[in-house]
Amino acid sequence: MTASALDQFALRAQIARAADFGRYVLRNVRLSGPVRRTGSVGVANTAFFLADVFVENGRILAITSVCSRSTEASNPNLHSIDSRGRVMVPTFVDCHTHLDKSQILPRTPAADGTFDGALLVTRFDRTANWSSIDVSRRMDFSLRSAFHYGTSAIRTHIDSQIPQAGISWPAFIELRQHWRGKIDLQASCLFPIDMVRDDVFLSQNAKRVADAGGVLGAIAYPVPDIDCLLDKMFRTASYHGLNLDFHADETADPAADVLRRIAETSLRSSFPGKVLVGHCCSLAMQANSVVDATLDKVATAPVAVVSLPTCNLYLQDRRHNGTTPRWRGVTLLHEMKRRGILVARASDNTRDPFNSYGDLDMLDTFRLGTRALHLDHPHGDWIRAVSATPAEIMGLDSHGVIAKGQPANLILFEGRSWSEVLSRAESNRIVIRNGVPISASLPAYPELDTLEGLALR
Ligand SMILES: O=c1cc[nH]c(=O)[nH]1
Repeated sequence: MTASALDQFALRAQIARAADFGRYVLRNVRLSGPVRRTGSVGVANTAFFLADVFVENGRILAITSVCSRSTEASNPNLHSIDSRGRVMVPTFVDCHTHLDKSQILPRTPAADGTFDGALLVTRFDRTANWSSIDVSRRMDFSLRSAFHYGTSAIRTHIDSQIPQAGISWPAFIELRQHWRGKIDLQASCLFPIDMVRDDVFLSQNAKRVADAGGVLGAIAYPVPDIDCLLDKMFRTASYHGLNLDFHADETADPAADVLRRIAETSLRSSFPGKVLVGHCCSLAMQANSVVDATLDKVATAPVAVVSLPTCNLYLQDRRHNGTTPRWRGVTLLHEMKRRGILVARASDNTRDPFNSYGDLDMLDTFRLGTRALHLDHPHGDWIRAVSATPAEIMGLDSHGVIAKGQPANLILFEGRSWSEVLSRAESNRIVIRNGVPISASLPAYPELDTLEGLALR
């Protein structure tokens, strides 16, 4: 164990003791402007500053800059803990995951790291193995990881073909209840957009989603009647008062232009809800003029975008001829953000045929995204892409910022700068929920061995 890990354990114990008294101050935490505010943040406000964070009965009572330290911070009756300049961020918000697929990798040896291969082998596994117990146990396993790492809200897609929808949605609803107060859960249905041609299928799914307080979603790609199918999705969402969430353009084919079509449909229909689109990989393969025209429409619609770097790096440009991938697969976040488009980053698939790796750790996603997309020099306010922005996209007021009156849902890293935070695993980060450090450990993989086909041989 490193000296800094020992230090971190001692700090956690101090905070836990102080939390027992209901009121304490964490002194000298390093905050950045973007984690404090709602709304857009000017470049000048992105720097770190040292602050004292006062916590009372699980909520943030006040935040004061060390430069204007109040006499209250030295009140001898207040439990005061010196964080010695560690970086603090709000708990993470993960707005695009596939909990229902997570952990199935050992059952899918035919997966070959391609998108088409993943679709095929997942379909076989779903049909053969996705009972209620199988889906619940795998989802719960992944949620325990996410909670451990400091995530407080998640949206998951749920494969909603018949009869799977009737199995997975009730399992999700039960888990959502079980996890209430720890992780706020949302779900979006998922099926290939061709299936929307069947009116009965669409209206059954929309009703199920509406009853469950979920989001209407589909995987959209350029079939000949795509505009008509998108119109149907938007009309149905309007009718049921639902938000929309699409997978789109998860391909290197520059002809894939569904992001633009989604924005056009939104504008055409004056859609009143929120629209989120994931992936949008093909944008990076298109001519600048095409990109500009698309992104102008996306900004006007407005449509939010979530980038999934872990999955895109894994699936895109996969070659089976012994050659190396030549492009990154990720979408154009800089260009989007410049136009004021809401952009988030999320975990996506974890240990399934769409991505062999991952453990729902949003720090890992933040780190990989920073490197793959050059979201540094400066780091600016990109931390919002895993906190405030996905919270806004998901309509969650009490997540994603560190602000007076908010629940004290915080992560205290060992690192004192973005470079320090992003250079190590930060496996000893202190996750504070409602003012109290959690002690939940990661679930152990052998737990999964008791599920059909998941035992390692
Ligand atoms: O990336 C993707 C696309 C479709 N389905 C998934 O689970 N992941």
